[in-house]
Amino acid sequence: MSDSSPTVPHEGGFRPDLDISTERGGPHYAEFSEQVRTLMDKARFACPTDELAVEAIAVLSELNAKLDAHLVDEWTTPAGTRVDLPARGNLTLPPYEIEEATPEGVLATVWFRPYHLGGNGVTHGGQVAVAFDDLGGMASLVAVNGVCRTAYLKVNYRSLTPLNTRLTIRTWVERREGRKLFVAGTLHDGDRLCADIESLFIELRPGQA
Ligand SMILES: CCCCC/C=C\C/C=C\C/C=C\C/C=C\CCCC(=O)SCCNC(=O)CCNC(=O)[C@H](O)C(C)(C)COP(=O)(O)OP(=O)(O)OC[C@H]1O[C@@H](n2cnc3c(N)ncnc32)[C@H](O)[C@@H]1OP(=O)(O)O
Repeated sequence: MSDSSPTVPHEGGFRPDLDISTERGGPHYAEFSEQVRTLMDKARFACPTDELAVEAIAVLSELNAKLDAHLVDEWTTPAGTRVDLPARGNLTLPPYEIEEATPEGVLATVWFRPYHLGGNGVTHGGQVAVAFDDLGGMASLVAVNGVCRTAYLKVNYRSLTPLNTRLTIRTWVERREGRKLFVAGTLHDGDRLCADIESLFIELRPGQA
């Protein structure tokens, strides 16, 4: 199925017993995922001849039709649940690798690819926010051992964020007031601060979507 409707009973919008697997999608899923990201890099910068565009349309539509026969729901798709892959295998996220995730905070390496271009050779600000949203969510999740949703996320862009560079991203719960988690974060290129955040995540009640 192509939407996110649940197929088995669950508690609210999230599964308390989410089945995390590093096997899902098979032994070549990592390379499949990498090829899709590479396709996006190429698509961002390619200016194909019309002949090549027509050829690409044929190849991609044939492949999309094959994949149509293998769609599953969001709880069983490898993308988002393959914790052994960058950004849990979620292709919509900038790739990152977790170095440390404890109740004290999350430390990760993130890198923005050519397809994350904003303009003039550097990363799109929205992509920086996506990285902070996911890793702010993770810092909250680890701190309270429960899923949280972003109420607000303010990004301060302090200097340009380069593409194709391994960057250090940190997120941590600075303060907690009941279900409210005030999360801070920083993104560094070496010693240089690229961005920081002020954000609020709300711990979901049991059964809450
Ligand atoms: C998702 C992962 C699934 C897969 C997992 C796989 C593997 C697991 C491993 C790792 C997972 C890692 C990371 C997590 C991943 C992703 C994180 C991304 C998270 C998101 O990307 S999520 C999408 C964007 N997000 C929304 O789509 C939210 C829409 N919204 C709502 O759903 C509600 O709005 C909600 C729930 C936020 C609150 O609603 P509610 O009814 O529960 O609570 P209520 O309104 O009572 O607010 C309680 C107190 O917060 C104050 N408050 C609320 N909002 C405020 C604001 N904006 N400013 C200032 N204060 C605010 C109130 O004033 C009150 O304060 P007080 O108690 O003091 O009066």
